[in-house]
Amino acid sequence: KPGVGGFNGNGGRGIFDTGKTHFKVRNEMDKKIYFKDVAGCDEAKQEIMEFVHFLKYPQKYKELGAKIPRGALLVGPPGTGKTLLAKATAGQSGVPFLSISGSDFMEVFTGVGPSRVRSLFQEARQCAPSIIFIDEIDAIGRARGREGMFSSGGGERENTLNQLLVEMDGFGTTADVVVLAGTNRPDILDDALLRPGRFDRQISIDIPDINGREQIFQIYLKNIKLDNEPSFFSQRLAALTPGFTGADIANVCNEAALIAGRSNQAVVKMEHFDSAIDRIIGGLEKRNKVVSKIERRIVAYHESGHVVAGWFLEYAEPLLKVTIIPRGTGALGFSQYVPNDNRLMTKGQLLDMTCMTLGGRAAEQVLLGSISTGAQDDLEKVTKMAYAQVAVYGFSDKVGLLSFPQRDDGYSMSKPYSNKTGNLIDTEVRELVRTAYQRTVQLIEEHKEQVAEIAELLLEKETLHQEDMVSVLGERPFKPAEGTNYDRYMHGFVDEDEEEQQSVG
Ligand SMILES: Nc1ncnc2c1ncn2[C@@H]1O[C@H](COP(=O)(O)OP(=O)(O)OP(=O)(O)O)[C@@H](O)[C@H]1O
Ligand SMILES: [Zn+2]
Repeated sequence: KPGVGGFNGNGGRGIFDTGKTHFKVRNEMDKKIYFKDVAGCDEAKQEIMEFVHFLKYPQKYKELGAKIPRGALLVGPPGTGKTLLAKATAGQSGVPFLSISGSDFMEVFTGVGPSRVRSLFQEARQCAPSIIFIDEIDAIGRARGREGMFSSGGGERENTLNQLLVEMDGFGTTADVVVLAGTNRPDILDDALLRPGRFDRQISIDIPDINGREQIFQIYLKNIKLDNEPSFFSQRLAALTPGFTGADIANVCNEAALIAGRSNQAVVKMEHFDSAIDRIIGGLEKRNKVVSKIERRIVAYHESGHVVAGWFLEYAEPLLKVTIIPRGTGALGFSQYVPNDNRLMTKGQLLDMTCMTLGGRAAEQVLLGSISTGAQDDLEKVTKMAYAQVAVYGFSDKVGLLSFPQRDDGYSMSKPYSNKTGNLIDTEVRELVRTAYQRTVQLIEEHKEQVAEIAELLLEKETLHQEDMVSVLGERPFKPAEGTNYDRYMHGFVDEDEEEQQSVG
């Protein structure tokens, strides 16, 4: 049976060898961290503020009959400050912080994982209100039955996961323990973990943009003796380090000081930072994380195409935010729009969404004169949307008012139909996408200058918000559809807690 740790012939570790159980619960109340120590992820801070509130005033919520949310997943690439933010949440709320890493569980013996989980939660309950942080939760939280071919310890991991689920449910409504967990792969987590009452909230922490990097540099430059004003450095360094995480930046600052020391300098100069950055870029290149100038430009124009298409298509949901900062998941650009499966959509809306999704490819073609592989994800979405329009929602006159249930992959239909109908569906889907693309290209051509302007602004600022878009494109000519994200955004949701808003900084 797998799961009997260390007894499967690797390294000759015997079954009685209690060797590598480096499991520890860390209770770090001594060095307190606050929100001000976490730079450049204001949105994540804003979202996690909810938990600070609960932990500070549990009584207030209980009197109202509100159930305290149990947990949240902090989602983002390594080194973006997930652990730091969790610690800061504890610091800000003035509660104990207990942390553990999912990978610590992978080394332990049968039966130890679950009992560690039990004692972790016990300790947290004893010092409640408190925060538990589980780093790398994917190590224990992978979907059950999706064991990798080479991983051992499946049974043990599953038991540990089950125990975690039991503990999270077993709180009842009284214990004021918040469980935060960090991961880069929310997609592989067991569904059971994401259910209400468990990790039902996701807070994403992205790689910082140029402003974020400047703020993070400011934090770490404080401890360094420089030959010029810190702001002189932070601005320049932020511009030189696209794609760097907070951990990379902390690393650059330390490395620069080491280099200066090695060359017997009394102060750290720009040249030292230059060498430090070169060194760290070397490491990032190996991990394939550096985006070339040419790639950046393609991504900027591509994303700009989505922005402009969304802006000038009446029924599309325009983007609230767009960025060219690579995300950990491998996608280059990122456009925040959330098509809501459950919402009733009109034919017009679906068509406009299709065109908006094609906006990236269209902008590449029209403005750069060549196309890239970057639209794959978009085309996948478009294909699914088009199939749905033709074969599920009955929008195609030729196919008629028939609806064939979609298979899980979204591409083909599970109900049997004749080959003739199958061919007709294919033809209609192709025709729909072709017409939509034509329409999109035309739209992008009409707004060519604006697409270029947005793209250049993206290259400069890396992330654009609504205000930046208005400054280039003017007010959106259409009223936001009611109930959409855009609508909510335009009418604003205001956080009641002014005081805490400010401490987000
Ligand atoms: N936004 C930030 N502001 C300030 N420092 C940061 C930030 N992000 C990362 N750091 C620095 O990088 C270090 C590592 O970050 P942290 O461990 O929080 O990242 P993480 O997202 O939890 O990574 P991992 O997934 O690898 O555990 C922090 O201790 C801190 O020094
Ligand atoms: Zn795209």
